[in-house]
Amino acid sequence: MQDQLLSLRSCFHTSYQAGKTDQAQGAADGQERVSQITGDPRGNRARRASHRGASSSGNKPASAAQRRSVEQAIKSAAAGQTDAKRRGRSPRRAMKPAEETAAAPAEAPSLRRRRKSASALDDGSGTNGGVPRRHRRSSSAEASVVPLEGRSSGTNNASSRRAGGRKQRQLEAIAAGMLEEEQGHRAGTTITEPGKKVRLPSFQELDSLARQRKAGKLPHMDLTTEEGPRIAAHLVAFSKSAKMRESARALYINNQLFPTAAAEFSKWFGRGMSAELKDTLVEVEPGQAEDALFGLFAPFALTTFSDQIKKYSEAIKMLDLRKPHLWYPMARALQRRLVYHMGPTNSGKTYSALRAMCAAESGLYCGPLRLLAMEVYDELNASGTFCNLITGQERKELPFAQHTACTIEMTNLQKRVDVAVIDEIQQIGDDSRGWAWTRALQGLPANEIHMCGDGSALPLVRSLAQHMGEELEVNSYERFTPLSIETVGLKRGYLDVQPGDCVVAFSRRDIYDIKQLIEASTGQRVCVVYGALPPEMRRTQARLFNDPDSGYDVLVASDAVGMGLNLNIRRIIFHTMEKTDGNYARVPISISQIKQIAGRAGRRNSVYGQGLVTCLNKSDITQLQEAIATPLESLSTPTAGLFPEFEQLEAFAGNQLEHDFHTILTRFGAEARVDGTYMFCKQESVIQAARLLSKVDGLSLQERFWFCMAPANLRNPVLSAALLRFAQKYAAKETVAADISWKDRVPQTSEELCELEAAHQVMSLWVWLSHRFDAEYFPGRGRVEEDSERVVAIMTEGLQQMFGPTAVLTNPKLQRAVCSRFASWTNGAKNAGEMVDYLSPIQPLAMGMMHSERPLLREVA
Ligand SMILES: Nc1ncnc2c1ncn2[C@@H]1O[C@H](COP(=O)(O)OP(=O)(O)OP(=O)(O)O)[C@@H](O)[C@H]1O
Repeated sequence: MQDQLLSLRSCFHTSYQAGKTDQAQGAADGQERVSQITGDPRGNRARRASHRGASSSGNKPASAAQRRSVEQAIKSAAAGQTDAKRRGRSPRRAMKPAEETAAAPAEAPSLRRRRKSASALDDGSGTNGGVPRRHRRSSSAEASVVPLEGRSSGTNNASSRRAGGRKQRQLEAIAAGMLEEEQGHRAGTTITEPGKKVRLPSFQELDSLARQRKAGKLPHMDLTTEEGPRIAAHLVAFSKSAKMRESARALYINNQLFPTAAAEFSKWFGRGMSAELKDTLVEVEPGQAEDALFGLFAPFALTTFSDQIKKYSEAIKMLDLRKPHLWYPMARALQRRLVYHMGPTNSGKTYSALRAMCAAESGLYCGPLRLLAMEVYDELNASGTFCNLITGQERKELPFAQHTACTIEMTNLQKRVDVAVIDEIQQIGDDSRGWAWTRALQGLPANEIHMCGDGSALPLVRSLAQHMGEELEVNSYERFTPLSIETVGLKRGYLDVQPGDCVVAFSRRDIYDIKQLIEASTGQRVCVVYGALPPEMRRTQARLFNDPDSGYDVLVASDAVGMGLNLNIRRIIFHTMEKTDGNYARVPISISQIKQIAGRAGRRNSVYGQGLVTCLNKSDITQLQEAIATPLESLSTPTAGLFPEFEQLEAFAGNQLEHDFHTILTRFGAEARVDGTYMFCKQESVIQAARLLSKVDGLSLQERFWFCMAPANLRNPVLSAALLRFAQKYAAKETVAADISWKDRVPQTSEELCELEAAHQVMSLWVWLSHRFDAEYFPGRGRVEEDSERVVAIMTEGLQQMFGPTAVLTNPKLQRAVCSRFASWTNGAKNAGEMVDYLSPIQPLAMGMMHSERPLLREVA
């Protein structure tokens, strides 16, 4: 038993130590991390793994300190045996096992809270990759499983063998040390009561009694009606103790295993009970014996559940996401120059970074939005620098082009470039997309990396640079034009809107209502920009607004206006200072977002010499003032996002064989180990997609992964139905036709426009998938792209025509209902009755409302 215990402890020590050594070794060995993003062919070897087998779960493993203290407890408990032997303890009375009462209820693994999948700014460029070919679907032998540990501890290279030798020596040293300690007759674990110390017997002593009783060689111990429940209460308290659960995790006994292990421990403990032990436990209160019991529980569990523990400890190694910079040996081999262009919006930082990129022989621009990548692509080509465009949905490659504009998720880490630009670096802290910035910053094989962003990410980037051993140069910028706050708000509400104004609202419905209200009541024409509009349309709308001769003077936009578009805005007007989060709760807009949006006013090269910012409601002005006054430097981005590569998930999935992909993803997220500089990105949209597709059989893990990573807002039933349909067709080895129904006519209402938006998003999803799977299964991309262009054209036309004259609204009650709804948006009107004066110009709006709010109006009327 002692040998068995020792070997398990040694195994625990070794795997824990080796985890640290191997990851560092992985980079030194030059084994490149295979990216699921960049489409490396290795990543495309679809393995149709059958995932059946053992399960494990739990929370993050405990820290090294916890592990050390737990090891100490085990050692102490084991050492206690000799004291007991010397004192000649022996069982005196038989006991009835207390197991019936001691089992703890199984606890569900903790699941991460769901949140909104993609921000309004995320245009869903998503990820890239190669084509998981059908003929590879069954070739599990060539699957590219390159888990971190596997890569670094491979047997076919010298350094790994050296590391193996080192580990062996470590192992022997640890084993020898532990043996020595155990033989050293040291004091056992104690229960401490005020003024009293009690010693428990050793594991071996208890085990020996338990074995003899099990074999019928010794009688069971009788307990009185008082003693039985008292001892059972100790075991119940132990099995329910969060602290014990936490300590058990240090030994790779996870949350799933712990209740079973605790129940078995109770049975074993009951069998091994000595009279002295019984007396001890009866004397102390339940809960006071926890630590001492753990000293017995640990060796019991390590020996009884060795297989599960070993399996889990191996799975844990794949979850080690510490030191991610070592995943990119190609970048680490270069001494890269890092430049941080730091400044507020409209300070010229992107301009400077792009100049450096254009001047270089080869360059890569990595932006947060498709729209931004398109802008750079157009600008560079227009200025004579050939440039490619790579986004989730587009691959436009020009012969001889040495420059590329891409979305950040598409960053190719395999290709050397002279100068790379990473735009909006502060997004590295975004809790769902931040991983893409971390990956680009750490993995880009570029001689120079120019980052643009506000100062909030500077300390974080500085520490990442330190980890990578690279110098960071900081160039600071000031705003070109002043930004002033108009503290009075809009006295007469939207009746006060002037040319050059941009109203920022946070829901599609509000955007269209405000557009109608302004158009109807002021006669000015209004452009709109929001995340769900195709990027081409956002650009067209921005151009119309910027063009003084277009007839469009006002812009109503979502927070999508905060990034990427060059707009000639005179004044930003915040419609509200709150938005709805992913759980439909109203949350205040963040300070950095307020600053980012407000900073859009008064752009250099526009006709306005200064920027103005205000709110519709005067009551919001204080919040605006506070946000603008907050220095960017004080808004620190604390952690950089991380997300596993496909290979890590795949290797982890191999240890989680019983489970669906969404469970694997959830568990990976819950159990991944990251150090304090990083956070594991939330991937609700991916998990949501995995749930949706869980009933679709016949997809390999790689294929399933791609379908789940596809950019689709699954809160929209049209999109989720489309994703499911595409996956089912593909899994059934059928051609995946786009099959998107849409009416080829100019939309007349915002509802019709909304239908076309959804149709366009489905087309976009299909195109995204078609770039990742065999053309054989996704044929006719050209036709879908043509349809998509046609949809954009009629949507654009519809936007221009929409909300023309409509019938007169005659019902006075309805008039008042409409007026009440918009009274707060038209502050000049004191009450709903007065608003009726404005009714004539807002009739079209009222009609729109009649359509969209029929239930409300019916109630009023
Ligand atoms: N040196 C310059 N000469 C001419 N125009 C410039 C110069 N620097 C910047 N600009 C122009 O000023 C505007 C703002 O510059 P830029 O987009 O680089 O600012 P930014 O700080 O990156 O702002 P944002 O964060 O809002 O993107 C752009 O229209 C840009 O073309």
